Amino acid sequence: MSHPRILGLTGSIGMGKSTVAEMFERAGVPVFDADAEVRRMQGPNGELIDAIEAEFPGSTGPEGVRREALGAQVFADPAALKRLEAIVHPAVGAKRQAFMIEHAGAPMVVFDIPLLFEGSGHSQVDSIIVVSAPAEVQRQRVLARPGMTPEKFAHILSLQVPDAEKRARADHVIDTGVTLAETEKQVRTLIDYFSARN
Ligand SMILES: CC(C)(COP(=O)(O)OP(=O)(O)OC[C@H]1O[C@@H](n2cnc3c(N)ncnc32)[C@H](O)[C@@H]1O)[C@@H](O)C(=O)NCCC(=O)NCCS
Ligand SMILES: Nc1ncnc2c1ncn2[C@@H]1O[C@H](COP(=O)(O)OP(=O)(O)OP(=O)(O)O)[C@@H](O)[C@H]1O
Repeated sequence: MSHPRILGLTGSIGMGKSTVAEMFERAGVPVFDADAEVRRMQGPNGELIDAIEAEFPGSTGPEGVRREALGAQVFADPAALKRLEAIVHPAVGAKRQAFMIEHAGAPMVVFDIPLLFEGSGHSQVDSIIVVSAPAEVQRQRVLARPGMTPEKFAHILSLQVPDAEKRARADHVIDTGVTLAETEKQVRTLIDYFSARN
Protein backbone atom coordinates (compact mmCIF):
# COMPACT_ATOMS: atom_id res chain seq x y z
CA MET A 1 0.00 0.00 0.00
CA SER A 2 1.24 3.49 -0.71
CA HIS A 3 1.67 5.84 2.19
CA PRO A 4 1.96 9.61 2.49
CA ARG A 5 5.40 10.93 1.63
CA ILE A 6 7.18 11.18 4.98
CA LEU A 7 9.27 14.33 5.43
CA GLY A 8 11.68 13.98 8.35
CA LEU A 9 12.24 17.38 9.95
CA THR A 10 15.31 17.78 12.13
CA GLY A 11 17.96 20.21 13.29
CA SER A 12 20.21 20.87 16.23
CA ILE A 13 19.13 22.59 19.44
CA GLY A 14 17.67 26.06 18.88
CA MET A 15 17.78 25.92 15.08
CA GLY A 16 14.04 26.58 14.81
CA LYS A 17 12.63 23.14 14.22
CA SER A 18 9.49 23.67 16.31
CA THR A 19 8.82 27.00 14.60
CA VAL A 20 9.16 25.42 11.15
CA ALA A 21 7.01 22.43 12.17
CA GLU A 22 4.25 24.92 13.07
CA MET A 23 4.59 26.49 9.62
CA PHE A 24 3.98 23.08 8.00
CA GLU A 25 1.00 22.51 10.29
CA ARG A 26 -0.52 25.90 9.45
CA ALA A 27 -0.18 25.01 5.77
CA GLY A 28 -2.26 21.87 6.39
CA VAL A 29 0.48 19.25 6.55
CA PRO A 30 -0.02 16.80 9.47
CA VAL A 31 2.95 16.90 11.85
CA PHE A 32 4.02 14.15 14.21
CA ASP A 33 5.86 15.80 17.09
CA ALA A 34 8.02 13.16 18.80
CA ASP A 35 9.07 15.53 21.59
CA ALA A 36 5.47 16.43 22.42
CA GLU A 37 4.56 12.73 22.56
CA VAL A 38 7.49 12.11 24.90
CA ARG A 39 6.43 14.99 27.15
CA ARG A 40 2.86 13.67 27.28
CA MET A 41 3.99 10.14 28.12
CA GLN A 42 6.35 11.53 30.77
CA GLY A 43 3.75 13.96 32.17
CA PRO A 44 1.21 13.51 34.99
CA ASN A 45 -0.17 9.94 34.83
CA GLY A 46 1.86 9.40 31.66
CA GLU A 47 2.22 5.82 30.48
CA LEU A 48 6.03 5.84 30.88
CA ILE A 49 6.15 7.09 34.47
CA ASP A 50 6.23 3.66 36.13
CA ALA A 51 8.98 2.32 33.88
CA ILE A 52 11.10 5.44 34.33
CA GLU A 53 10.62 5.50 38.12
CA ALA A 54 11.67 1.82 38.28
CA GLU A 55 14.84 2.50 36.29
CA PHE A 56 15.62 5.92 37.84
CA PRO A 57 14.22 5.92 41.41
CA GLY A 58 13.15 9.36 42.58
CA SER A 59 13.09 10.82 39.05
CA THR A 60 9.31 11.21 38.94
CA GLY A 61 6.68 12.90 41.10
CA PRO A 62 3.07 14.13 40.96
CA GLU A 63 3.91 16.25 37.89
CA GLY A 64 5.42 13.26 36.08
CA VAL A 65 9.09 13.11 35.20
CA ARG A 66 11.24 15.72 36.96
CA ARG A 67 12.75 16.72 33.66
CA GLU A 68 15.51 18.92 34.95
CA ALA A 69 16.73 16.35 37.48
CA LEU A 70 16.50 13.43 35.07
CA GLY A 71 18.16 15.51 32.35
CA ALA A 72 21.05 16.39 34.67
CA GLN A 73 21.49 12.69 35.39
CA VAL A 74 21.25 11.25 31.88
CA PHE A 75 23.00 14.00 29.91
CA ALA A 76 26.04 13.53 32.18
CA ASP A 77 26.06 9.73 31.81
CA PRO A 78 25.82 8.10 28.35
CA ALA A 79 24.93 4.68 29.78
CA ALA A 80 22.05 6.16 31.75
CA LEU A 81 20.85 8.03 28.65
CA LYS A 82 20.83 4.72 26.76
CA ARG A 83 18.70 3.14 29.47
CA LEU A 84 16.23 6.03 29.28
CA GLU A 85 16.12 5.85 25.48
CA ALA A 86 15.41 2.10 25.66
CA ILE A 87 12.23 2.97 27.57
CA VAL A 88 11.19 6.03 25.56
CA HIS A 89 11.98 5.20 21.93
CA PRO A 90 9.82 2.07 21.45
CA ALA A 91 6.86 3.96 22.93
CA VAL A 92 7.39 6.83 20.47
CA GLY A 93 7.50 4.29 17.63
CA ALA A 94 4.07 2.98 18.59
CA LYS A 95 2.61 6.52 18.66
CA ARG A 96 4.07 7.22 15.24
CA GLN A 97 2.46 4.13 13.79
CA ALA A 98 -0.94 5.25 15.08
CA PHE A 99 -0.38 8.70 13.53
CA MET A 100 0.37 7.13 10.14
CA ILE A 101 -2.84 5.12 10.26
CA GLU A 102 -4.79 8.26 11.14
CA HIS A 103 -3.30 10.23 8.22
CA ALA A 104 -3.04 7.41 5.67
CA GLY A 105 -4.86 9.50 3.05
CA ALA A 106 -2.66 12.62 3.24
CA PRO A 107 -0.25 13.41 0.38
CA MET A 108 2.56 14.17 2.82
CA VAL A 109 3.23 14.24 6.54
CA VAL A 110 6.06 15.67 8.61
CA PHE A 111 7.88 13.74 11.32
CA ASP A 112 9.44 16.28 13.68
CA ILE A 113 12.37 14.19 14.96
CA PRO A 114 14.98 16.10 17.00
CA LEU A 115 17.38 13.14 16.93
CA LEU A 116 16.77 11.91 13.39
CA PHE A 117 20.48 11.40 12.66
CA GLU A 118 21.43 10.38 16.19
CA GLY A 119 18.89 7.54 16.20
CA SER A 120 17.42 5.34 13.49
CA GLY A 121 14.92 8.00 12.37
CA HIS A 122 16.49 8.55 8.97
CA SER A 123 15.51 5.05 7.88
CA GLN A 124 11.83 5.84 8.59
CA VAL A 125 11.48 8.86 6.32
CA ASP A 126 11.38 9.44 2.55
CA SER A 127 13.08 12.86 2.55
CA ILE A 128 15.22 14.60 5.14
CA ILE A 129 14.67 18.30 5.84
CA VAL A 130 17.20 20.07 8.07
CA VAL A 131 16.62 23.47 9.69
CA SER A 132 19.82 25.42 10.02
CA ALA A 133 21.07 28.86 11.02
CA PRO A 134 24.56 30.27 11.60
CA ALA A 135 26.15 28.97 14.80
CA GLU A 136 26.13 32.44 16.38
CA VAL A 137 22.36 32.79 15.82
CA GLN A 138 21.83 29.34 17.32
CA ARG A 139 23.96 30.23 20.33
CA GLN A 140 22.10 33.48 21.00
CA ARG A 141 18.71 31.74 20.78
CA VAL A 142 19.65 28.94 23.12
CA LEU A 143 21.44 31.07 25.71
CA ALA A 144 18.37 33.34 25.88
CA ARG A 145 16.34 30.43 27.30
CA PRO A 146 15.74 30.37 31.04
CA GLY A 147 18.00 27.95 32.90
CA MET A 148 20.43 27.53 29.99
CA THR A 149 24.15 27.99 30.57
CA PRO A 150 27.09 28.01 28.11
CA GLU A 151 28.29 24.75 29.70
CA LYS A 152 24.93 23.01 29.31
CA PHE A 153 24.68 24.25 25.73
CA ALA A 154 28.18 22.99 24.89
CA HIS A 155 27.40 19.61 26.40
CA ILE A 156 24.12 19.14 24.52
CA LEU A 157 25.88 20.17 21.30
CA SER A 158 28.53 17.51 21.93
CA LEU A 159 25.77 14.87 22.05
CA GLN A 160 24.29 15.95 18.73
CA VAL A 161 25.48 15.30 15.18
CA PRO A 162 27.15 18.57 14.05
CA ASP A 163 25.06 21.00 12.03
CA ALA A 164 27.45 20.82 9.04
CA GLU A 165 27.03 17.06 8.85
CA LYS A 166 23.25 17.37 9.14
CA ARG A 167 23.21 19.84 6.25
CA ALA A 168 25.43 17.58 4.16
CA ARG A 169 23.09 14.63 4.70
CA ALA A 170 19.87 16.60 4.14
CA ASP A 171 17.73 16.37 1.01
CA HIS A 172 16.56 19.94 1.68
CA VAL A 173 17.85 22.64 4.04
CA ILE A 174 15.55 25.34 5.44
CA ASP A 175 17.38 28.50 6.43
CA THR A 176 16.18 29.85 9.77
CA GLY A 177 18.86 32.50 10.08
CA VAL A 178 16.59 34.86 8.13
CA THR A 179 13.21 36.46 8.89
CA LEU A 180 10.26 34.28 9.82
CA ALA A 181 8.50 35.39 6.61
CA GLU A 182 11.45 34.27 4.50
CA THR A 183 11.60 30.93 6.25
CA GLU A 184 7.86 30.46 5.77
CA LYS A 185 8.30 31.09 2.06
CA GLN A 186 10.87 28.30 1.92
CA VAL A 187 8.39 25.99 3.65
CA ARG A 188 5.69 26.82 1.07
CA THR A 189 8.11 26.20 -1.77
CA LEU A 190 8.96 22.77 -0.38
CA ILE A 191 5.28 21.85 0.04
CA ASP A 192 4.63 22.89 -3.58
CA TYR A 193 7.62 20.83 -4.69
CA PHE A 194 6.43 17.67 -2.94
CA SER A 195 2.80 18.26 -4.02
CA ALA A 196 3.90 18.34 -7.65
CA ARG A 197 5.74 15.04 -7.24
CA ASN A 198 2.72 13.14 -5.93
C1 LIG B 1 16.01 13.68 29.84
C2 LIG B 1 14.77 14.50 29.52
C3 LIG B 1 13.61 14.12 30.46
C4 LIG B 1 15.14 16.00 29.76
O1 LIG B 1 14.06 16.83 29.41
P1 LIG B 1 14.24 18.42 29.21
O2 LIG B 1 12.87 18.96 29.01
O3 LIG B 1 15.07 18.96 30.33
O4 LIG B 1 15.12 18.59 27.89
P2 LIG B 1 14.70 18.39 26.33
O5 LIG B 1 13.95 17.12 26.18
O6 LIG B 1 14.07 19.65 25.84
O7 LIG B 1 16.14 18.21 25.66
C5 LIG B 1 17.11 19.27 25.67
C6 LIG B 1 18.03 19.09 24.48
O8 LIG B 1 18.69 17.83 24.55
C7 LIG B 1 18.44 17.08 23.38
N1 LIG B 1 18.24 15.67 23.71
C8 LIG B 1 17.16 15.11 24.31
N2 LIG B 1 17.29 13.79 24.41
C9 LIG B 1 18.48 13.50 23.84
C10 LIG B 1 19.17 12.30 23.59
N3 LIG B 1 18.62 11.11 23.91
N4 LIG B 1 20.40 12.37 22.97
C11 LIG B 1 20.93 13.56 22.60
N5 LIG B 1 20.30 14.76 22.79
C12 LIG B 1 19.11 14.72 23.41
C13 LIG B 1 17.15 17.66 22.79
O9 LIG B 1 17.08 17.48 21.38
C14 LIG B 1 17.27 19.11 23.14
O10 LIG B 1 18.02 19.77 22.19
C15 LIG B 1 14.31 14.27 28.05
O11 LIG B 1 15.21 14.91 27.18
C16 LIG B 1 14.25 12.80 27.64
O12 LIG B 1 13.41 12.06 28.12
N6 LIG B 1 15.18 12.37 26.75
C17 LIG B 1 15.30 10.98 26.35
C18 LIG B 1 14.26 10.61 25.34
C19 LIG B 1 14.61 11.09 23.97
O13 LIG B 1 15.49 10.54 23.33
N7 LIG B 1 13.91 12.14 23.53
C20 LIG B 1 14.15 12.72 22.25
C21 LIG B 1 12.91 12.73 21.39
S1 LIG B 1 12.31 11.12 20.94
N1 LIG C 1 13.51 32.53 10.47
C1 LIG C 1 13.28 31.88 11.62
N2 LIG C 1 12.93 30.57 11.59
C2 LIG C 1 12.71 29.88 12.75
N3 LIG C 1 12.81 30.43 14.00
C3 LIG C 1 13.14 31.75 14.07
C4 LIG C 1 13.39 32.52 12.89
N4 LIG C 1 13.70 33.78 13.28
C5 LIG C 1 13.63 33.81 14.62
N5 LIG C 1 13.29 32.59 15.12
C6 LIG C 1 13.12 32.28 16.55
O1 LIG C 1 14.09 31.31 16.97
C7 LIG C 1 13.53 30.46 17.98
C8 LIG C 1 13.67 29.01 17.53
O2 LIG C 1 13.17 28.17 18.54
P1 LIG C 1 12.51 26.73 18.26
O3 LIG C 1 11.89 26.32 19.56
O4 LIG C 1 11.69 26.73 17.04
O5 LIG C 1 13.83 25.84 18.02
P2 LIG C 1 14.04 24.28 18.06
O6 LIG C 1 15.04 23.98 17.03
O7 LIG C 1 12.73 23.58 18.00
O8 LIG C 1 14.68 24.11 19.49
P3 LIG C 1 15.02 22.79 20.35
O9 LIG C 1 15.67 21.79 19.46
O10 LIG C 1 15.93 23.33 21.38
O11 LIG C 1 13.70 22.34 20.91
C9 LIG C 1 12.08 30.88 18.17
O12 LIG C 1 12.01 31.76 19.26
C10 LIG C 1 11.77 31.63 16.85
O13 LIG C 1 10.77 32.61 16.97
